[in-house]
Amino acid sequence: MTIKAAFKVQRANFSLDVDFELPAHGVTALFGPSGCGKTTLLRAMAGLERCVGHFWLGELCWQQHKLFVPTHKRRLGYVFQEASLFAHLSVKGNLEYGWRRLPHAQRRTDKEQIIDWLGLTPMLAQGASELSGGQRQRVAIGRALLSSPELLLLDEPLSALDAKAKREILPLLEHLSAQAKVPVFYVTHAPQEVERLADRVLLMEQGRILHNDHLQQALARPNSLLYRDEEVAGIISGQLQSSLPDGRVPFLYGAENAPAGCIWLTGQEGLTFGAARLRILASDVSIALAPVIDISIVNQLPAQVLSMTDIGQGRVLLRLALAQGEQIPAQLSAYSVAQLDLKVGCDCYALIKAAALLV
Ligand SMILES: Nc1ncnc2c1ncn2[C@@H]1O[C@H](COP(=O)(O)OP(=O)(O)OP(=O)(O)O)[C@@H](O)[C@H]1O
Repeated sequence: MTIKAAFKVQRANFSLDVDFELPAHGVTALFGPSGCGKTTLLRAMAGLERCVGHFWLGELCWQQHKLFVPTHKRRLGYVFQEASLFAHLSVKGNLEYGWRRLPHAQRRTDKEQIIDWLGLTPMLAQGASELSGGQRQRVAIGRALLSSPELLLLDEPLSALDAKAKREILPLLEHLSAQAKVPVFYVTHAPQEVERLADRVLLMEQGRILHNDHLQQALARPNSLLYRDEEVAGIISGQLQSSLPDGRVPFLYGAENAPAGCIWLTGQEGLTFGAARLRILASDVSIALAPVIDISIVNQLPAQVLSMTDIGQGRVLLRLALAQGEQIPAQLSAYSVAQLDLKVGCDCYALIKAAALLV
């Protein structure tokens, strides 16, 4: 099932002109500089911008030629930067607002499970006006999900929260796609949120979509907007296992039922086992042409050079493919690249000096 969308919005000093197609599942991050049109695109999907275009969610059509399904008839959940809860209702009342109005047959989400997942059980009786920003946002997400939407739109849901509240909500959002069971569009300015939550990325600039990528492709672009202020990093999904008596923690990457390999991590407080994403900085990866013995680096993974890009100042950014196609970047000096005679297609070993779990 795919989402097919095209919108043209014309304003005095801004025009949005997008046309894209992507799978109708998982989390798609909308990423780009301020004013590039991310919110306008969400609004167009929600039917809040009356504009030229079309919008298909699989077989379901919300806009095409003269057909325009008004917002209130679109089954969608919309979460804004600041949760707009009904102040006169309790948490329970807010959560059940859309859910109660749905015929039983259309209720596709498990109410208890969502309340539990978002940690809202202890505050169900509280008034919405008594909640902290983070709690309000959790209620807003729960309310959107309980309305059993066909599409979930989140517009910078964490941007108004302090660091502590962000730390509490981000791990919850990792399960958003599984809980929502519908496509999610997630607007953010934070590369860390893209790395952690997104399956796909729509990179936007000046009202246009520059790239419609898998997360890995988005991270693989040497001059990606995702790295404008940061170092290039790669993300690997896998399963965190329990630690060994010597303190090492195995992270099995690749398919859950047939892992492709293991990256060893050092134990740290508060690790939760199970599905996780690992962040590897390009500058923490070195290359060897053969396995190296007598070295302190324990992670030496067979890899193949997919691409090499000169990024200036005598540095080269390599994109490496690991066993099952997982990709990581490596940043080397041009001198080392020449010394090792590295070329696209070369087999090599990626020596990973450090990797951090996204917690
Ligand atoms: N109601 C409006 N009337 C006229 N122009 C608007 C309106 N809303 C937004 N704009 C303009 O449209 C452009 C795109 O705005 P939009 O809010 O979609 O960008 P954005 O990428 O979401 O920005 P940010 O990341 O800062 O939230 C901007 O130039 C903005 O000033």
